[in-house]
Amino acid sequence: MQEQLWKSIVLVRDKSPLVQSITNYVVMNNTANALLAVGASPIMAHAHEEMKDMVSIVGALVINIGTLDDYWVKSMHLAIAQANALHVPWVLDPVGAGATPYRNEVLEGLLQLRPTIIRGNASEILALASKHTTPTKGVDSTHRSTEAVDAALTLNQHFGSVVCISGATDIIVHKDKTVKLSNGHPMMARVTGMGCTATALTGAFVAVHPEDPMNATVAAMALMGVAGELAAQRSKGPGSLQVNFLDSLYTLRESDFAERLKVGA
Ligand SMILES: Nc1ncnc2c1ncn2[C@@H]1O[C@H](COP(=O)(O)OP(=O)(O)O)[C@@H](O)[C@H]1O
Ligand SMILES: Cc1ncsc1CCOP(=O)(O)O
Ligand SMILES: [Mg+2]
Repeated sequence: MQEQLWKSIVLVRDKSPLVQSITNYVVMNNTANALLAVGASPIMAHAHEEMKDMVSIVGALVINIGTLDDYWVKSMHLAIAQANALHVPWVLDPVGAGATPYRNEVLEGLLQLRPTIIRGNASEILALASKHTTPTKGVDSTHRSTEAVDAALTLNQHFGSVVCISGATDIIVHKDKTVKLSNGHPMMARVTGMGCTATALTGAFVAVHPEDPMNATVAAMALMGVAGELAAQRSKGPGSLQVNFLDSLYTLRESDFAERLKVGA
């Protein structure tokens, strides 16, 4: 599996897919830089007038509800309609699912459009699958990823989406397949936008593997984890981790990836 995952990393570097994000103000810069560091090409856009044309030229669409408002929700619906019409894969990051009724209502509408992939932390996945009866704190998780596996399976069954629960162990589920990745570092949760970055990178990987969103998600999360732990080794705290993480994404070599990857079923 490790060789197959490395091939996906090389494919993103070689093909440089264009990835559109409708994402939050907090992470726009971080996620654009992470996409560039892995070799992909980011574009952040949400004007209603260009949604149809923009989605027509991208390899994948990332929908992140972090700093929602009604104008952007309409942008999301316009973009997803075109993505679904053209079979462009799209990835949902349900940031803060469960935190407010508005967020929950918007997410209900987005789920009906059947995301190709959903990537959230454990609390967000639990909230989504329980129709938001699981209380959440905000954008950070108060649950472990292992607690959200049944929730992920429910979402997969209802909407057909590959579901990734991130955390100390990243768990990716699709139909009867489950993959667990135990890379990364706890300090990653102390940098804002690391989850959003995972989602954005998943967009880049599914753009080069539209036929295999499960493999795309595993490859993106494996890269996040290995680059994150390499960067944490060189960092005194979250400030330097943010910068070192971009460098690790850019410089990662096959030998480091192979040595460190911790993958299981
Ligand atoms: N305790 C941890 N140990 C190792 N990696 C972690 C840990 N917490 C988060 N990560 C990693 O940080 C990234 C963001 O995950 P997470 O913090 O769950 O997302 P979010 O920012 O959306 O809450 C993922 O790549 C995940 O694997
Ligand atoms: C803090 C915050 N508030 C709204 S969006 C956002 C960023 C969340 O990013 P992540 O879930 O990747 O930590
Ligand atoms: Mg998040």
